[in-house]
Amino acid sequence: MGVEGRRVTGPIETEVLTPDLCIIGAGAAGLSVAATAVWLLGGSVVLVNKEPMGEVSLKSGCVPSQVLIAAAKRMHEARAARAFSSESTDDDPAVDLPRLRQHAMDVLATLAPMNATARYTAMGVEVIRAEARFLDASTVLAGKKTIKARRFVLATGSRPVVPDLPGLENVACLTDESLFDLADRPDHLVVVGGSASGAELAQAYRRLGVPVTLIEAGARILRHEDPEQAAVIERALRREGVCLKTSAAIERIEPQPTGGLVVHLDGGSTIAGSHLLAATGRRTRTEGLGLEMAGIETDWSGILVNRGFRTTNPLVYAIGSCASGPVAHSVQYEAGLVIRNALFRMPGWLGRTPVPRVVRTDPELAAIGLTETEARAKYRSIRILRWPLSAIDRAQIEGATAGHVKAILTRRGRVLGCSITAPHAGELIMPWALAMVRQLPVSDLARLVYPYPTFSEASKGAAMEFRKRSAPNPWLKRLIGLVRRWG
Ligand SMILES: Cc1cc2nc3c(=O)[nH]c(=O)nc-3n(C[C@H](O)[C@H](O)[C@H](O)COP(=O)(O)OP(=O)(O)OC[C@H]3O[C@@H](n4cnc5c(N)ncnc54)[C@H](O)[C@@H]3O)c2cc1C
Ligand SMILES: NC(=O)c1ccc[n+]([C@@H]2O[C@H](COP(=O)([O-])OP(=O)(O)OC[C@H]3O[C@@H](n4cnc5c(N)ncnc54)[C@H](O)[C@@H]3O)[C@@H](O)[C@H]2O)c1
Repeated sequence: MGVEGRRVTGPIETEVLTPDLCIIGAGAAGLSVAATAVWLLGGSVVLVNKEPMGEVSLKSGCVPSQVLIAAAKRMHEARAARAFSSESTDDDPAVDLPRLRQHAMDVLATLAPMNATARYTAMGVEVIRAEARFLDASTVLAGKKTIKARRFVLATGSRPVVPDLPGLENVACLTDESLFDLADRPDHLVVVGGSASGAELAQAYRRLGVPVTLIEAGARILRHEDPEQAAVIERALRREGVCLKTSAAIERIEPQPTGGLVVHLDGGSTIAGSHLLAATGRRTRTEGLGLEMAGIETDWSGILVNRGFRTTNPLVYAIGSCASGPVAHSVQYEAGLVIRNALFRMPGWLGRTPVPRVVRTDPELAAIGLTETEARAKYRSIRILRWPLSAIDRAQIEGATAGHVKAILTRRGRVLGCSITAPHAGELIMPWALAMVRQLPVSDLARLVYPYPTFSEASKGAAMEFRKRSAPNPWLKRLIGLVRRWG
């Protein structure tokens, strides 16, 4: 049934809609919920978004940074190709930032129709462009419409946090949302924060020809990832010329009269830069939503939800980067779980199906399931299998030998987790994901025939290690002895 069929007139000038589901926010998460819900319900879905959908909403997601990373990779490869050029030139290919910005806009324009109002309206979703605000526990006001839905889903996203550092208010601070605001190439970019965003963007800008210093407060970059794999990325960044400062506490930031800034670290050292980029995390966008009117509680990490994404108001769910808790790394998967819980009362929660995550550096770092530390905390005894890319012909052919596969298994060979540093690690992780979901023994991965020469052979190498390091099978030994006797 469509929303139209349930429409009644409200007391004043507002029209009252009574859909099954009202989604607030049309970013990646909200759109995934809307598309799945309308397909299941055949209508009765309202989507409220305060900005125009399509290009505008795409700008706040990961697409712009991925475009920058992809372009930077091309420039890096162009530089590397000079090794085979007959002309000797020291000229560094210079990035033209306005042209790169135009390219990003073109990519967003190509993707926009998939996210546009017209597409969702055609699917049967009632799209309202307005800022949504709760009036009470079961009523939302969106422009001139009052929405009394059976269930609500909040998907209002997050925005970058600019850290509270003395002196920062006196300098211009870039974030992942203002990446393309620069007209000229920075003389020296200082990136603050060495998690996924910081590592990806530091490498990308370096590849665009910008001197880069990356400052991380923690002892290492990519603190959420396996330390061995994070070290591979750290070495790659250093090799490409990113100046890495870990365990670095910023004391203050001082603007320079000629433009630019100086970062003063505890201990007295300084870093002079022309621009500063904050990659220090994101915070939920909840202002103006009237959450207090609906009894929806939040903390520093976002809108509080239980394992099934339900907020402290039983009629309201929250998904995507506005919700508290671990980042799911797949809003499509989260969307399916929210719909199960919200509309069908079928329990579903994160953690049942392992979700891969990927840091888009080069090499990429992909991981799924438990890390070694998590596995050791949970199991008495585990097995660790590793296989280096340097042992793979494809890696030698491509000159991309930094990285390895690291798999974590139970003693009996069940896969608990895997991390890979390699080109396209995000694709290479998938056999391990399948093994985890289907509870396949690692010997099944070892038995597969992998095309030669490919990076995927590193997974076979790691999987084969399980057998190699096990005590030899006594039956096999007897069989070999028998065959020997036959000559
Ligand atoms: C630099 C960067 C790189 C990333 N790279 C990756 C990656 O490689 N892989 C990956 O899986 N994830 C990546 N992520 C994470 C991913 O982008 C987010 O998980 C995802 O965009 C979250 O989507 P969302 O729908 O929750 O929020 P958003 O995309 O921010 O959408 C929120 C929407 O809600 C609307 N809204 C807000 N308030 C209201 C209101 N009151 N009323 C109505 N509408 C409202 C906004 O207008 C907006 O359209 C990256 C994130 C960043 C920042
Ligand atoms: N490839 C991906 O999937 C991808 C890429 C980018 C971002 N994201 C997502 O976007 C969100 C934000 O990512 P993020 O990397 O910006 O944040 P984050 O919260 O993951 O990490 C912030 C980092 O900044 C450091 N930091 C904070 N304040 C600092 C200071 N004053 N000085 C030095 N270091 C400081 C922290 O120690 C931490 O390492 C995350 O949810 C992330 O998963 C995902």
